[in-house]
Amino acid sequence: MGFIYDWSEERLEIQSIADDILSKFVPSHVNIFYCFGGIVLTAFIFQGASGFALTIYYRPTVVEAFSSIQLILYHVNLGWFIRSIHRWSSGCMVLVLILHISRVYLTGGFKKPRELTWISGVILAVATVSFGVTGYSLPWDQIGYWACKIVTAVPEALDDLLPGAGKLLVLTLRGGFSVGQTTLTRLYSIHTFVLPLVTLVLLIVHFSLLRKQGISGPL
Ligand code: HEM
Ligand code: HEM
Repeated sequence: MGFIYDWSEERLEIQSIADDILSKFVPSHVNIFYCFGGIVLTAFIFQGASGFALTIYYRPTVVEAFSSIQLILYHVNLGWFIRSIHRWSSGCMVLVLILHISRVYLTGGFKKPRELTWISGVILAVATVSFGVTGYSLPWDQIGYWACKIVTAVPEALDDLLPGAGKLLVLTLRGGFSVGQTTLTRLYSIHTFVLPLVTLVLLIVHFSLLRKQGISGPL
């Protein structure tokens, strides 16, 4: 055992990492409300794992999306369970995120020097909502289809301010004049590739800042 410890210590200096972690203590003013951030992270990990499992059977085409969901629900082993985890945990993530933002706001956790943590959080909140909006239409059922039609039409209102800009944005979101296969492909690639990547980078920033500055003081 000692040999393995000495061997890895000489190469990786793991002891200094352990010392760093073990030398930090949780201040006494930290209570249960400071757990919300960790719960959001847990929900996100559940989302990543269950979402990855869903990609194995889900088919992002307008013809097959809905029937692939039926397949997941009624034929794939534990498919109903994995899909339910994805659905329920997405709701929990948004709910606890609101609680986390409220805790940070009410305890003044956003004040100097934690402005950058707050800003990275704001972008994380936008990413989380975008996950919800893009995921909602993926089953391509009636509610998902019409939600997509409405949501992608919203930027058209920009035309009143900047003529042409709104239409261009709608075209970019939909990949055409109407909602169709190009739209579903975009939603799928944003939901399963772009947003997970953006969120991971932001989480690294959020947690590095937390690690560097520690938790904010008592009220
Ligand atoms: C995916 C979303 C997010 C995750 C996983 C996350 C995670 C965390 C964790 C684990 C903490 C440590 C303390 C605690 O849990 O209360 C924290 C602190 C913090 N978070 Fe978040 N967070 C997220 C989103 C946000 C959002 C949306 C905001 C603000 C708009 C935000 C602002 C902050 C700030 C300012 C702190 C430092 C608070 C202090 O030192 O008291 N976070 N976050
Ligand atoms: C991180 C990686 C993720 C992957 C790979 C992923 C993958 C998927 C897939 C393949 C679907 C279609 C299957 C279905 O509709 O049941 C889906 C749906 C969905 N996703 Fe995700 N997802 C991820 C993260 C998230 C996150 C973080 C949220 C929310 C905050 C979310 C919210 C949703 C919602 C609301 C649906 C619709 C669920 C339903 O119709 O029952 N996803 N996701």
